[in-house]
Amino acid sequence: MNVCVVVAAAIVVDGRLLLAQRRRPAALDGLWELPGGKVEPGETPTDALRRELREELDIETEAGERIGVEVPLADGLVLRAYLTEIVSGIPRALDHAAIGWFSAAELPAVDLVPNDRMWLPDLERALRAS
Ligand SMILES: Nc1nc2c([nH]c(=O)n2[C@H]2C[C@H](O)[C@@H](COP(=O)(O)OP(=O)(O)OP(=O)(O)O)O2)c(=O)[nH]1
Repeated sequence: MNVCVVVAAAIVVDGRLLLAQRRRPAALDGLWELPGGKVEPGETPTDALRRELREELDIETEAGERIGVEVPLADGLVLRAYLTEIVSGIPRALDHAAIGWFSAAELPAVDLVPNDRMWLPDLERALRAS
């Protein structure tokens, strides 16, 4: 089975992390995630991230270093996060229910999708270092 990669962006601006609130599937409705999506055939992971962020948030971005461990998901998917910079644009929710900006102190109380909880210490560290 081919492993399909899901890429997700950790975007930190002024000490706050951008999170996006999912609408679907029902099990994840209302939960917050790092924006991103599946790498499509022929794409590199960072190309996919750039495309997803353009489609979902209307921003141009540049992926940097990986952050956190790679998380195995169901159905042969693996989830991977990258620290990502906004090159241009102001993020707005084109596909999600909402976007929000969260400080390190606020992050533990956010209803994150379960798979992303593993990244909490890494995300808090990145926020405190910013
Ligand atoms: N984008 C994103 N997906 C995540 C995160 N955590 C997590 O478990 N997932 C899961 C949810 C989905 O099963 C899968 C990615 O789905 P998606 O719906 O974002 O991807 P996509 O836009 O390419 O999907 P599709 O609707 O075109 O099938 O990864 C996360 O932080 N960001």
